[in-house]
Amino acid sequence: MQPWILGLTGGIGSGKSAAASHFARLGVHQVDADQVARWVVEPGRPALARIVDRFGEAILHADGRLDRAALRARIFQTPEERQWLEQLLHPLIRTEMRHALEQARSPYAILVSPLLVESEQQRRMVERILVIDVPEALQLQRTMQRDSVPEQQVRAILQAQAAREERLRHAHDVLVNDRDLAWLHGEVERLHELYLRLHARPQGHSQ
Ligand SMILES: CC(C)(COP(=O)(O)OP(=O)(O)OC[C@H]1O[C@@H](n2cnc3c(N)ncnc32)[C@H](O)[C@@H]1O)[C@@H](O)C(=O)NCCC(=O)NCCS
Ligand SMILES: Nc1ncnc2c1ncn2[C@@H]1O[C@H](COP(=O)(O)OP(=O)(O)OP(=O)(O)O)[C@@H](O)[C@H]1O
Repeated sequence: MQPWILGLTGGIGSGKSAAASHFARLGVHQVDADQVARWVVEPGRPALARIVDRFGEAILHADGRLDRAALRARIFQTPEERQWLEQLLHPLIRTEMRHALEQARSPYAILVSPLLVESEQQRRMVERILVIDVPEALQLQRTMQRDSVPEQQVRAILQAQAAREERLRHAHDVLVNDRDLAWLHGEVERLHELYLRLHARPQGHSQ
């Protein structure tokens, strides 16, 4: 039987990956939109050629791989460039994600995506939404520490994402990630117990 799908979302640097990796330790199968987004632009894939047509060879590293920092700078500076890239990549990403979710065999599976609330098509792929929520100041601080990117670029990425209130409007569950990692892990374990109970099917009563 196919497992039900939990959507795990949150803004940049909210702690999606940190939460997701703890769910993985608990044995929950997951598909990560950011990882899929990397896969569809691997060298030799058609989407990478389209990106080079649009942005020129300078968007590649010397070894032919996509220069992600360069593309990030371009698309978050110019909304039309971002929309163009999303129109190219999002259908490919969705197809790969659907396929990967079909392989899931845990009691439930997780789709980790930063743009779940923004994309109606992605929302339709999940049955329940968990939002990882943090105050914006902490989001900025953690992202800048992790990625060494300028504050102005993180702010531009935040601008391209749903506002915190909008994301919370779609949430069935909210994990406020404003304490340490031990707290985050404890909350993940509590939610995992809930998710196992929620969709537990009665057993042994077939007639
Ligand atoms: C711009 C790119 C090359 C930057 O790559 P980089 O390795 O630096 O970042 P990574 O892919 O790990 O994304 C980091 C975070 O940036 C944010 N982000 C990425 N793309 C977008 C977007 N289109 N809109 C808003 N936020 C985004 C998310 O919070 C994401 O978790 C890359 O993010 C990309 O290809 N984006 C377009 C595809 C996309 O929309 N991916 C999001 C998942 S569907
Ligand atoms: N509770 C926490 N305490 C301390 N650091 C944390 C906590 N949660 C996450 N972090 C750190 O904050 C940074 C951002 O977290 P993470 O990478 O999980 O966010 P994300 O939502 O997956 O980001 P992105 O959207 O960019 O992929 C990481 O360096 C992570 O280790």
